[in-house]
Amino acid sequence: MKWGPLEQGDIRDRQRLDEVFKKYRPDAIMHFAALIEVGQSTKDPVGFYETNVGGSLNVLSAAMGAGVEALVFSSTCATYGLPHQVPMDETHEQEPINPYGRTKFVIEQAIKDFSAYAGLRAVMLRYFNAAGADFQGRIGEWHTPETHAIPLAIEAALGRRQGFTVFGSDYETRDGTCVRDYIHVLDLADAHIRALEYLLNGGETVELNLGTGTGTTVKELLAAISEVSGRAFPVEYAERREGDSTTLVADNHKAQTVLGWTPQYSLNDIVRSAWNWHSKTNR
Ligand SMILES: O=c1ccn([C@@H]2O[C@H](COP(=O)(O)OP(=O)(O)O[C@H]3O[C@H](CO)[C@H](O)[C@H](O)[C@H]3O)[C@@H](O)[C@H]2O)c(=O)[nH]1
Repeated sequence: MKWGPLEQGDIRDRQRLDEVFKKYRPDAIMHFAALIEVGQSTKDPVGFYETNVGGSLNVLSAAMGAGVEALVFSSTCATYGLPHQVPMDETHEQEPINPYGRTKFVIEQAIKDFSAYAGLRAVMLRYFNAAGADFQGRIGEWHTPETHAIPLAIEAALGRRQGFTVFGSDYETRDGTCVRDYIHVLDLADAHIRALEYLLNGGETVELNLGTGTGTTVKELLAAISEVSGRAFPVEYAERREGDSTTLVADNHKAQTVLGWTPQYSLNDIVRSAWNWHSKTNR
């Protein structure tokens, strides 16, 4: 079997995946993720739709034509939009407020229709804020251009950027800044393996939140980064960023029940692993 990006992934999860594939048919399942990341979606909505919707439909139809019958899809909490209640469970209204969330919502609907009428079975994993790095420092988070809070703040702490700009301080939250549920990538990887096993054991189509259930404000995040790094860095406040929801925090009980999954890593683990990776990596 040829491995894609997972080749560089965490060894423990790679071994677990190998075991899953040995046990089951490797040709009838697949996983695909966002083809373009968030952050730029309001700047290039056409590109976003072409890639996330057009690209995903091409991949889906080719896969189904080739006999794929089970699928793990990387969806997002951005499909929820503004919070009607916190934490959000999977029955929360899906009213996305940015093109990124809307493209993912469209694909979720397509997958539901393909499940109802074309025999597909899928786990749609709604990631909250994927973050953190491999603890051995081998792989970490790196986007071009960088738009994500944790890498940007760490780069500010490392002196590679002038400082960090907080987008909005007048939200209705405990300190006026946005609340997010940061979830370690290793916890996400673990959930993916469990999702594959669920599908290979005949599991039906389901959508699952992947978050910790704990919300962190941008100010709290910056404090955690200063503490872990031992470095202060300049912080300035600006207008709200277009398309940002006030608060996105997961109710993860359904994932716990369906997959037997419980996140293992804390915000401190996320920041520590990310700090370690960025400090060692020259970009
Ligand atoms: O320079 C920055 C960058 C971010 N933020 C704030 O930090 C929080 C986190 O922002 P990120 O850009 O790191 O993450 P998002 O919440 O925008 O996006 C993440 O969550 C989305 C769902 O909302 C998608 O799933 C996406 O893939 C994932 O990266 C937000 O409140 C944002 O306003 C700042 O204040 N300044």
